[in-house]
Amino acid sequence: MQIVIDENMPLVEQLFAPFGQIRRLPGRTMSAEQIADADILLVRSVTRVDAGLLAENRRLRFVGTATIGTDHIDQSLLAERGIAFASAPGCNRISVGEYVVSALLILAERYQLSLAGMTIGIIGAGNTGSAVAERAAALGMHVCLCDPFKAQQGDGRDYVDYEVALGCDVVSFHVPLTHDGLAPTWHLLDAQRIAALHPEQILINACRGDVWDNAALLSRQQGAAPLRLVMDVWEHEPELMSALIPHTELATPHIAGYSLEGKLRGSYMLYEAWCQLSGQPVTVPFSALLPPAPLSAVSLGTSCADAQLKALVHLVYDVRRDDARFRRFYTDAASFDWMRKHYLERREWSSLAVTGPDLALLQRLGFNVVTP
Ligand SMILES: NC(=O)C1=CN([C@@H]2O[C@H](COP(=O)(O)OP(=O)(O)OC[C@H]3O[C@@H](n4cnc5c(N)ncnc54)[C@H](O)[C@@H]3O)[C@@H](O)[C@H]2O)C=CC1
Ligand SMILES: O=C(O)C(=O)[C@H](O)COP(=O)(O)O
Repeated sequence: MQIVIDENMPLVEQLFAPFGQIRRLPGRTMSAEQIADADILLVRSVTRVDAGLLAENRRLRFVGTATIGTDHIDQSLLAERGIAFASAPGCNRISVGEYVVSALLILAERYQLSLAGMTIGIIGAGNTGSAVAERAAALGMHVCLCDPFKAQQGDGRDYVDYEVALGCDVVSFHVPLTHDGLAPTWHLLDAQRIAALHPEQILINACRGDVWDNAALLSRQQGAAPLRLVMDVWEHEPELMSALIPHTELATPHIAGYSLEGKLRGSYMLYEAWCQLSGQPVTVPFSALLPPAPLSAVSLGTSCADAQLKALVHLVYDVRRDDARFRRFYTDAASFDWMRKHYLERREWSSLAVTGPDLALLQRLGFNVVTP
């Protein structure tokens, strides 16, 4: 069997080598000729899997995307052609949650804000939105969830309307990119709403760039009352409206979900899906993939105060690291992809074992709290 895999999926040989010959390709430029003989195709979000890409292939059995988002996949076409499909729902939800918390701690320090008691509107209360909500609540923030679909299903949580969520001190977006249906998300944050926002509001986009109207945002930022923006995703990636970058508080190249654990979970979920489809046993445990973390244990002498919390969070991952690299190295589309391909290793908080008294907050945030 021929297995074509995006070159940015780490350690995937350990999972798929037993099933056939692996060929690695750059995801952004994958072509119909290159995948003509593939039986299995494993991609990330930069490969559009559509009629054009599949035009010369008559043998594909399985397409997997090691991502949460699926807007790059023509799933109807795959179904029509009898090609099995799997994505990786929730794989990097923790990574996105930790990115947002790191960003909030940075802005709280920058503007002398106390997060406890502030309101946060979460637009899209699925895997990543819920990961943010749980962590924000642990920090004492008042969480307002906005998700018309979940509100309709009734899952026991309280929901607010979009306009109410947009009035919160912080508004964090976690929706899929959709162009139709009951509540399409393309330009969900449009020119009119951007104009109505309050200058001290913090706006975070760690879902898809096209959910915000970037041109309207730029004109707001160039005016007298700019917003506090945290942008991980950009309209028309990898061709960004680069004039926006200096007007952001934090800017990163679509890496909110790029913890090593998040990436590996994505690949592993595809491995499990393929094993199930092909009737083969899952023989590699997830734990066999994870290397030891560079920093794996700390011991606190006293209970965890605000300053220690911030230090511990940023000991493991600090968004400023990626923001600094982005501002320094972003020049064009190629540099955007280069930074993503050569992303510095980043671990999740669970990789750090913390001992000490009174660590309930760290536990709620997802650190590996060890009772002595
Ligand atoms: N920046 C990054 O690295 C990452 C970005 N993402 C993006 O984030 C998106 C969300 O991820 P998950 O939370 O895991 O997806 P999910 O499918 O678990 O949750 C999305 C939620 O958004 C809701 N929703 C849909 N339209 C809405 C609307 N108009 N208003 C409010 N809510 C709406 C849905 O009902 C659903 O509950 C993904 O589709 C992906 O595009 C995901 C992971 C990493
Ligand atoms: O999971 C998603 O959805 C994401 O946005 C990914 O984290 C993006 O990573 P790439 O697929 O573009 O490497």
